[in-house]
Amino acid sequence: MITCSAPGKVYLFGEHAVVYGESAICCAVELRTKVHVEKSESIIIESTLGTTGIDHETHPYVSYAIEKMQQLANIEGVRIRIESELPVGSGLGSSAAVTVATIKALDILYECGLSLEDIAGKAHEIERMVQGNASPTDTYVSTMGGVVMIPQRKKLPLIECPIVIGNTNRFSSTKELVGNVAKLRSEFPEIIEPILSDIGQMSLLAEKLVHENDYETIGKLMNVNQGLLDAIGVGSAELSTLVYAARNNGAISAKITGAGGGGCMVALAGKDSTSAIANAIEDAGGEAIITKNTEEGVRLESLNG
Ligand SMILES: Nc1ncnc2c1ncn2[C@@H]1O[C@H](COP(=O)(O)OP(=O)(O)O)[C@@H](O)[C@H]1O
Ligand SMILES: C[C@@](O)(CCOP(=O)(O)O)CC(=O)O
Ligand SMILES: [Mg+2]
Repeated sequence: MITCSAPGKVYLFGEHAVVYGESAICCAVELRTKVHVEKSESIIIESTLGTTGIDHETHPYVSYAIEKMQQLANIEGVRIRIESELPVGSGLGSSAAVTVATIKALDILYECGLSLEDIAGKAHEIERMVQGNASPTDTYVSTMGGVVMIPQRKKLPLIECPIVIGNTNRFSSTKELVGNVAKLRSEFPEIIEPILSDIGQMSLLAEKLVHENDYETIGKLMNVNQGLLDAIGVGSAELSTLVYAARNNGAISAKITGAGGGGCMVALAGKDSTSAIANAIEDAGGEAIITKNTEEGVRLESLNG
């Protein structure tokens, strides 16, 4: 049995705007999805969402990953078991992590010899198929790890301050939120396109600030980015409550991460403020997760279980 894992991510800048080619900065975080694969009589996919065969309703990402790998290998029967530390439909890139880890595990089991670039590319095609429109960000960062600038595919230094995530525990579908933004953009292109472009400009400004470890200025810009995410309609009362709970308790910055609607916000923690921020998020009704960014992308965990 082969086990591979891939990380989730948080966006410092640029979700949604990156779908339209603007720049984004995204960090892999130490929360991973593990995928175990072994040859079997038929195709079986097991996760907290259920046990199915190829099933584009219950397991769209994993089903498309199997079908994509069937173009390279003779995959007749395989059992795939998924375990994840990432809340599903939460803005932490659970869809990318499960897709990337599945492709890598099947790549090893069937000796396909894919490169990391191949894995990221195939996983991006799958996110596009399921979401309708998807940037390469989540799949790239989950494959490569680290702090990544997209679409430049440039690695930046790791962020040296603690990251606190606040989960509203409200499921949100990336496909739906990306669709809502597309609709708003086509209704008001002259208003929405400049907002998306401003978000991209913030990522470009922040690139230099990440190199300089200037988290105070990065934080100011992240808070502006939060305002613009609200402007394009991906905020919610629960997310705003957690954002202000974090900011009022020592966070340098706090904003939505990922698709929004529900799901998670992310805060950069100021000096010694990590537990105060986490407590404030919990008191405000959210679930706090203290984490760090990581250079580790997709990896083989074990060749025997
Ligand atoms: N542990 C998992 N097992 C099976 N499928 C998963 C798992 N995690 C995520 N997925 C798939 O990803 C979808 C959520 O992806 P998405 O809407 O992009 O949200 P996010 O990537 O922000 O968590 C789920 O509906 C499911 O299809
Ligand atoms: C909204 C978006 O920018 C990020 C979505 O991230 P997540 O699936 O919510 O983790 C979409 C994309 O980049 O494909
Ligand atoms: Mg996703």
